Amino acid sequence: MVLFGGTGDLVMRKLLPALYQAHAAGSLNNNGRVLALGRKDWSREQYLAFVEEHARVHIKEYFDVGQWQHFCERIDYYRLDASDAAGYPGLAEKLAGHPQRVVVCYLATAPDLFAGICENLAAVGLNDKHVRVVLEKPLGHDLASSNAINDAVAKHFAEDQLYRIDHYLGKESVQNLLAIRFGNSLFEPLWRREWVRDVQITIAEDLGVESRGDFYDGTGALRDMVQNHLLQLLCFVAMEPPASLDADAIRDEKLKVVKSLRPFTPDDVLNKTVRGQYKSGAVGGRPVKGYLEEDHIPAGSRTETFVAIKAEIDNWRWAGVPFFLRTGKRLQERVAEIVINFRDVPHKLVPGPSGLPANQLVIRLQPEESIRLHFMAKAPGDSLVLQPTYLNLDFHEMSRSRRADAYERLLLDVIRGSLALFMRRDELVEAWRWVEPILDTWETATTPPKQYTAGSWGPAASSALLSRNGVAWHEES
Ligand SMILES: NC(=O)C1=CN([C@@H]2O[C@H](COP(=O)(O)OP(=O)(O)OC[C@H]3O[C@@H](n4cnc5c(N)ncnc54)[C@H](OP(=O)(O)O)[C@@H]3O)[C@@H](O)[C@H]2O)C=CC1
Ligand SMILES: O=C1O[C@H](COP(=O)(O)O)[C@@H](O)[C@H](O)[C@H]1O
Repeated sequence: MVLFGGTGDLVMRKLLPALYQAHAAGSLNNNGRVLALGRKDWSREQYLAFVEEHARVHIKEYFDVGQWQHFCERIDYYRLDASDAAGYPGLAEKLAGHPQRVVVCYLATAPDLFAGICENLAAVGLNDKHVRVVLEKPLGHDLASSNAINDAVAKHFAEDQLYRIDHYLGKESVQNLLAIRFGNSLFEPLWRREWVRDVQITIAEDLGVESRGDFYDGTGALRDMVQNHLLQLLCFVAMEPPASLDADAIRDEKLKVVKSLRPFTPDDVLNKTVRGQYKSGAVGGRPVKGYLEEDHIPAGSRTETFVAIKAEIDNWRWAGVPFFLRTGKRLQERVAEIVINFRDVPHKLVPGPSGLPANQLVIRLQPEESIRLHFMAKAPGDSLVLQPTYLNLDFHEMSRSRRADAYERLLLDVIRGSLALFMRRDELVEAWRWVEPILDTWETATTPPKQYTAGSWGPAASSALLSRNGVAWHEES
């Protein structure tokens, strides 16, 4: 595995810890090697010392000195300016070995380097069928730039060599969603417009932009989270049963969903979307700065740190069922969940609480993974009155063994050559096509994003978006 951007934050926080865990779990082939690349003039020892400092912080309680030393035997460092073709013959020489070896080139750099890296790899023959390329997000800034990157990469690599990563698809509970939907006969008949009132998908973060102000200000929440993670989750909820678990069978079904999303007109953007930006407040009792006071954020920036959207899917299964999507930084808590609200009973025979959906399926992805089915049952006592209760599947309680992190799972999939949890180019194109009218309308809007207090659930307009549709966000109902 060749890590372009081998000294960067993503490699330190996610990729090397994930590879370490895979090593410690015995999931890596004994011959597996990691070659980290960067421009710094470091020796292997200097690199390993740098990595260990970060690894201790990010691997936390699973860091074991013995395992770590063993893992380090797999790692090497090579100085390379990725944009300079002159360094690549040396790289090819370093990788020369068994002709059948699988080489995974993980491009953990800014995307403007991707085209050059692929061209340089091809020039030294590092694009044969044993080479796989992992492309990190964001893959472009809009449809045109995404197409430009994909075209440049496609000149040298076939589509089945390309692994466009979305780490949300590596989360255990996202795969559990597939297992639950297609492994039980109970849900399928209910999983449609006749029985589902609305679907809510939330990825809320309590963190702010941290040290990524520069990157974030040019990106915003719509490109950073909605165009990829939220749309992918929506696809997994809404797609038809695929014919098999083959990568293309799954990706074909997801593509149909994105293509069925109703396009936004400028008026829809006004009425069906909310963009917000956090101002100072408190998160978990700790005072925090507003977005405009964060490092590297230009004065008066209008970049959104919160998005809520009413999405509609124009197909037979989902016509008329709103899918509410929401994400934001500096919200009240870190939580990612999918809530399926089922329709109410047609006639309320037994009295009970009003305003609550009788049945909800809450699939929690993080911080802890669980699936909760809410329903009504008789309240204890003399009278026949309903009270809400639930059945809970707590995956942590069910198995206390360590759960593979999303990156660990996806890296192993790349090594095994499984593309099912990676995005195909046509999916990406359609996702950009859908978000672009929103981006365009926001960029020309005369009004700034709506402010919300850090530590809240976003701007009041977000609750109003749902109440106009006669519903409320899960935590408000
Ligand atoms: N950090 C995160 O949590 C996430 C990051 N991403 C994406 O991953 C990518 C990397 O992000 P991140 O790690 O945060 O970024 P960093 O800025 O921390 O790291 C960038 C890396 O790129 C390397 N680099 C830059 N220019 C060159 C060059 N010409 N030749 C060789 N190496 C070069 C740098 O190495 P050096 O300076 O040593 O040469 C450094 O290792 C970005 O596209 C980001 O959007 C995606 C999801 C999450
Ligand atoms: O891709 C990204 O995801 C993270 C959130 O990921 P999570 O697994 O911690 O929920 C987000 O903070 C970051 O801005 C974004 O680029």
